[in-house]
Amino acid sequence: MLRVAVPNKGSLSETASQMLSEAGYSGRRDPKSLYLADERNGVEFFYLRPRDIATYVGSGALDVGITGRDLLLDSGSRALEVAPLDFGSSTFRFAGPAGRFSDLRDLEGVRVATSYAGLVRAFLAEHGVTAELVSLDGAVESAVQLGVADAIADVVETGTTLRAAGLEIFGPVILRSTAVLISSEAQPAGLDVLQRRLQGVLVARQYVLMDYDLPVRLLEEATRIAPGRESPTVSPLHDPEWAAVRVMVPKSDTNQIMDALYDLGARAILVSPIHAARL
Ligand SMILES: Nc1ncnc2c1ncn2[C@@H]1O[C@H](COP(=O)(O)OP(=O)(O)OP(=O)(O)O)[C@@H](O)[C@H]1O
Ligand SMILES: O=P(O)(O)OC[C@H]1O[C@H](OP(=O)(O)OP(=O)(O)O)[C@H](O)[C@@H]1O
Ligand SMILES: [Mg+2]
Repeated sequence: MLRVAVPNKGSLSETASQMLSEAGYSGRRDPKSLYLADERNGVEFFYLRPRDIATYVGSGALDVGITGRDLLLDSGSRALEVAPLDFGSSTFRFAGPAGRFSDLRDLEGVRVATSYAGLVRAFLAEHGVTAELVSLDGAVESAVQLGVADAIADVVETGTTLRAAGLEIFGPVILRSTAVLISSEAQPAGLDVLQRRLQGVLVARQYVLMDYDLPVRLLEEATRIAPGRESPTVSPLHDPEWAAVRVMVPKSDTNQIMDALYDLGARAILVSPIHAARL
């Protein structure tokens, strides 16, 4: 059985469980359960703190896991990043009182609060800056107002939490993070199936199917507008001068592509969702 670590709480937990459910795996009924055996799919799920997942997987106690790239790097674990999962995206940034800092060098000798000490220590060392790290568990944005630090380094998504604390971002991007699939070694048995299933969920979320009718002579030009993953499926229509075309397109581009195909001469353009995919 493949042993999989899943976040039991926090920002990544709900979406990770939802993705696994869409990928056909059983989910826990009780949000407090820490373990679930999905015999039918040959997988055991261990619900763990996202911060601990890289440690379990890196040690080989578990085969694969879902966690944040920032948490993986912060842990210093040997676990490998297998694939991004397209949720839980954020940047990891320095911030300080508005106007006080403008450059990474300004951190020399000051106190920086963070709950990602490993990540920040490595970044500062790489850039030759010596600062005093203040390790906190969370709600790091309050550390400056409360006087335990001069600056912070933390996860930023919309920036709302920073602004509310009177802080502003400065210096380089420390890291661009996202939820990732990680593994204990290059290819544990069973990882390929899990990875294909999760990729299928991402494709189903990111793409739609577009069907349209088109004069055959315009096929080449239409294919340039919507090339599909490999190539569009083209079926004959009763009228030999027309063809029916089916193609996958990125969901976010749907309306631009429909407009361009219509302008070209396509008609009966229909869009439908993809429920599951295996590419
Ligand atoms: N606002 C956010 N937007 C996107 N990703 C986020 C956000 N907050 C945290 N994350 C990501 O979630 C992961 C942190 O997991 P964690 O369980 O600590 O989440 P959390 O929301 O901080 O939980 P908690 O604060 O309840 O402990 C990291 O990979 C981090 O980048
Ligand atoms: O840029 P924003 O959209 O405001 O989001 C970023 C905030 O979200 C997370 O906080 P969380 O709620 O997880 O609390 P925590 O700091 O205690 O982990 C993160 O630690 C930041 O504080
Ligand atoms: Mg948090």
